[in-house]
Amino acid sequence: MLLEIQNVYKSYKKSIGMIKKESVEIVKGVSLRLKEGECLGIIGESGSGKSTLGRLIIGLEKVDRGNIQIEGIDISKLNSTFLKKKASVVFQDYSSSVNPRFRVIDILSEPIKTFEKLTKKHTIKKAINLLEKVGLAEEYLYRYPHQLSGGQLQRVCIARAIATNPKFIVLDEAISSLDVSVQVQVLDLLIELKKQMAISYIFITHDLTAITYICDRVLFFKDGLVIEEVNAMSDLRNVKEEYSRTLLHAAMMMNEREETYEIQRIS
Ligand SMILES: Nc1ncnc2c1ncn2[C@@H]1O[C@H](COP(=O)(O)OP(=O)(O)OP(=O)(O)O)[C@@H](O)[C@H]1O
Repeated sequence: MLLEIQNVYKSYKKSIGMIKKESVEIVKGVSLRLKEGECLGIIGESGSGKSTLGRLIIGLEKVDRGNIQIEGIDISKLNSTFLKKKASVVFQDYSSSVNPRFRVIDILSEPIKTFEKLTKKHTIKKAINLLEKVGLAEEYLYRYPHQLSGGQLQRVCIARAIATNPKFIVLDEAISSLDVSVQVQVLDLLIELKKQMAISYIFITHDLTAITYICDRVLFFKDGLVIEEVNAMSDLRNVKEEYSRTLLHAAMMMNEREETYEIQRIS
């Protein structure tokens, strides 16, 4: 199994008044599996703990209990460089996830240099190749983040995420800040990269429409727990939990209103 999460818990300390601190459990015993080449959607309301789970998966934070294994190895036993080679992340806030003083070539050189000893010429060649993969021309190589549109900058973030040839990418609300038409373009790009590079995705969102567009399976996340799992997108209409039905209904209403991109795999 590419990724296996078993009974994972995570809490944070929350201030109560001026002095006291109390531990609040955010992730409350989550288990999931991600297969090779699969896109697993995680949907849930704001504050349900989706991003916390995402940070645990890529090793940005440590679990309190339970374990996370990538290809059968507990991530607590992997060094951070090795972990970065296996898993990348793309966040919602593309502008703060890059250094504003770095040009695109610098942003892309960072992960390349971590894993490969390349000459400057070959690093540039690889960066151009990465830009091509995400649909950006070579001319963008020497631009600064503020000289790019949101969609272009998120493409650069995706190029950075695939630079290490990872096994999977955690996409945490990766399209939520983009205009709807640009969202579709980025989703199409992700689908294409998944095919080309055999990458898996964990697609974290509160937008079920996007999930139906790109995911193979979906987990409904509520209050730190997976409350329902849909293993075939054609079964989405048959969700049992009221919470899942509410999210489904909201997505369909939005879809009808905007008529932008259809819920493709719901028949
Ligand atoms: N480092 C932290 N320290 C303390 N509390 C935190 C920390 N990170 C997250 N939390 C709290 O954990 C809860 C879950 O946050 P999280 O970002 O994981 O939810 P989410 O489902 O991703 O929400 P959203 O969809 O709004 O991003 C929130 O109440 C948040 O305030």
